[in-house]
Amino acid sequence: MKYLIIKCGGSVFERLPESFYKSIVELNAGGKWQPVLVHGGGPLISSMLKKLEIPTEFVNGLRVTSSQVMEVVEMVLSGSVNKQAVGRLMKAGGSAYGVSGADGRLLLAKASQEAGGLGLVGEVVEVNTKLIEAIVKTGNIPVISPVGVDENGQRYNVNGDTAASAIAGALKGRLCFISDISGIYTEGNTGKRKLSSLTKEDAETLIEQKIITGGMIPKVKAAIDGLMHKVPETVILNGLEENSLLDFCEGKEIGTKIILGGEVKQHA
Ligand SMILES: Nc1ncnc2c1ncn2[C@@H]1O[C@H](COP(=O)(O)OP(=O)(O)O)[C@@H](O)[C@H]1O
Ligand SMILES: CC(=O)N[C@@H](CCC(=O)OP(=O)(O)O)C(=O)O
Repeated sequence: MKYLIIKCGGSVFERLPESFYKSIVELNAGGKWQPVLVHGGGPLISSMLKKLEIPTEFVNGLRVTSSQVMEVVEMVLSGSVNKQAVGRLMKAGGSAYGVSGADGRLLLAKASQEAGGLGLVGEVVEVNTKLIEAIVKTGNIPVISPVGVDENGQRYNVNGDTAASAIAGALKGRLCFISDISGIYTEGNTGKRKLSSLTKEDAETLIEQKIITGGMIPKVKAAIDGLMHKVPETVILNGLEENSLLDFCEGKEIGTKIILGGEVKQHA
């Protein structure tokens, strides 16, 4: 049984077809894969902040998080989105257990070291894999919201891609980023071109050239970080493409695979 960490982006969450959730349920029933769902919800957080007239700002794809913003982040991610995802898996015939990363220290976190002062943005220090394994033992698909917590109970806003990568590393599982785009695109002489794979060096260059921008920056950084911490395989897939997840699990070439370049060694 191999762990498959499926990160559903907020960009696509509300538009994912029922067949997508059925794929997850099918994989779970098949016995070869153990899916673990991690979700984002960035656009839903932004629209709730707008309704509440709280301004919001991103730096390199990460939301600057004051304590007022954090309250809304937690409400949207651990309340609304998490329970919607559980409901959709149930509707697809599965059984799911939704949990916030703050519950049971699932995602032990600390303030992010990213420069620029992002407030309560967190990075994951440790993943409570025992808790995930316990949920799996009950026959449920774990559904995790990317909220972290420190030893004092302070909650942090962890980017969904970062959280998924840390969870995949801890479980040594494969990682699929489900987004609204079929992979990473570059701008060339012949127009837009989709990359079938991307190395760490390519990623650094494309970020510098501003070809990889916005929410794709934390996704690519998280993918590389995961590969350096025991994640065997990472891919970006379009959740709106029929059977994209099943095709990946069957070993078909799909989406953009993130790989480490030749000279970069995986950590022991
Ligand atoms: N080079 C690139 N190739 C593909 N998408 C990119 C690129 N640079 C930026 N993006 C943007 O990244 C978006 C996906 O990131 P994001 O909206 O944060 O997704 P999610 O909510 O799924 O995590 C795409 O919809 C696209 O607009
Ligand atoms: C620190 C940070 O940026 N956190 C994200 C958490 C949600 C998320 O990651 O959502 P997507 O997967 O839809 O981008 C945010 O506040 O939007």
